[in-house]
Amino acid sequence: MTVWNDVTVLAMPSAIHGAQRVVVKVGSSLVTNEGSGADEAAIASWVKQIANLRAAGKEVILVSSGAIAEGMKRLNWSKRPTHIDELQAAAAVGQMGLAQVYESKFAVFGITTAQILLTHADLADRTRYLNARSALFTLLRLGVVPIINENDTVITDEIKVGDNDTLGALVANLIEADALVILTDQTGLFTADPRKNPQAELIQTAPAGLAILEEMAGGAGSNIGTGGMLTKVLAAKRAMKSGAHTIIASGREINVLPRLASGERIGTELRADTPLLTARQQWIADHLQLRGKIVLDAGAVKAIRDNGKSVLPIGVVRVEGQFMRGDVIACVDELGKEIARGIINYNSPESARMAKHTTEQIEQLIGHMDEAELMHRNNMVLVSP
Ligand SMILES: Nc1ncnc2c1ncn2[C@@H]1O[C@H](COP(=O)(O)OP(=O)(O)O)[C@@H](O)[C@H]1O
Ligand SMILES: N[C@@H](CCC(=O)OP(=O)(O)O)C(=O)O
Repeated sequence: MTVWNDVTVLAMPSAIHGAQRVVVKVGSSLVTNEGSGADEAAIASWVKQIANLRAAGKEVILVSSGAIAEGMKRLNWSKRPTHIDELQAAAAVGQMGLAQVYESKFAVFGITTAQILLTHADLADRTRYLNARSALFTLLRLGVVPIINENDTVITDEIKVGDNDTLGALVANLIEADALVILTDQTGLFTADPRKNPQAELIQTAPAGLAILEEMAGGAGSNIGTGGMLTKVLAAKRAMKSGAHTIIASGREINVLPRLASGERIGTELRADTPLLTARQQWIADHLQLRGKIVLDAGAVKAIRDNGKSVLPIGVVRVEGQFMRGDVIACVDELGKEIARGIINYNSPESARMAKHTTEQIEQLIGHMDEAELMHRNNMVLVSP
């Protein structure tokens, strides 16, 4: 008896059936036909399917990989470069090609497209996050299909999302999508990498966030894709936080999107069954890179995790990193395990000075007191174990 493939769920229509707003992500190996250049026929087929969903009244946002693979093709590079500047150059060249193909294929259906290139920094800054969100909502209202990729040409490791499965989930969170469909080169998530283990079985449905899924998912099986199945499973866990269900299916399956929309079950459905975070908590949870850490003693960990309390200076053992008031930082236990993350009310030197002291001593220690808490409960999210 497995904890997935729940027969009651399998008897229900797919999660896309009732979804109003859907993020569709297509991976590099699919878009570029294993690296041999933008696969115009395949792209035309997904575009037609998206036009079909639009005609059925759904809003669709596309996240497309393939810029680096397409750039390599255009530059006649047979091996993926390792230097960041060459990867950035390939992405810049390839993105032009992708945009051209998508625009021309959508034009056949009279659909206008918009290109949006994002970095993690765009989503980590509250103002830029809200700007991206309102621009996307406006585009959807105007009937445009936004086509998103990571802005690979300007990224460094610090501002990198790193893979488009994660980017797709961040976009699903950003616009509160009902579903994230990840189209890839396998028919779904298997109990092990099917390229290596022919006995592997397809998981048809499971709750997103189920820990065992992360053990089953391996890295990319080809040298074209980036994250493999693990980033897809983690993306489903992330998408779940804003209530989006995730489907992992083959992009080569005929008419996969309209068939899913009609309720048919194809590939793997990872369901979002957990309570939703508020929009503000969602933004906090979306941070991939945090500015610093506060290390909490056991009493503070218990108060935060089990009793829903704010972080007070008295429970802080140590402060790590350089941060400003308003930055998102991690709260970790004394073994370094992340317990929660949230918006800090004091900068790092002030936080360090008030560690292990009572709230009454704050003013005396740093010369002023803005808030009694170092991190308020309303500005925090617990990190699931
Ligand atoms: N448990 C698994 N189930 C299915 N595929 C897996 C699994 N573990 C690893 N993989 C590999 O993940 C690959 C898909 O990821 P990736 O190459 O990054 O695709 P994409 O470019 O679509 O993001 C598959 O081709 C497969 O070899
Ligand atoms: N942004 C990169 C793709 C990164 C990526 O995640 O690729 P993939 O794992 O194939 O979806 C590009 O356009 O080449």
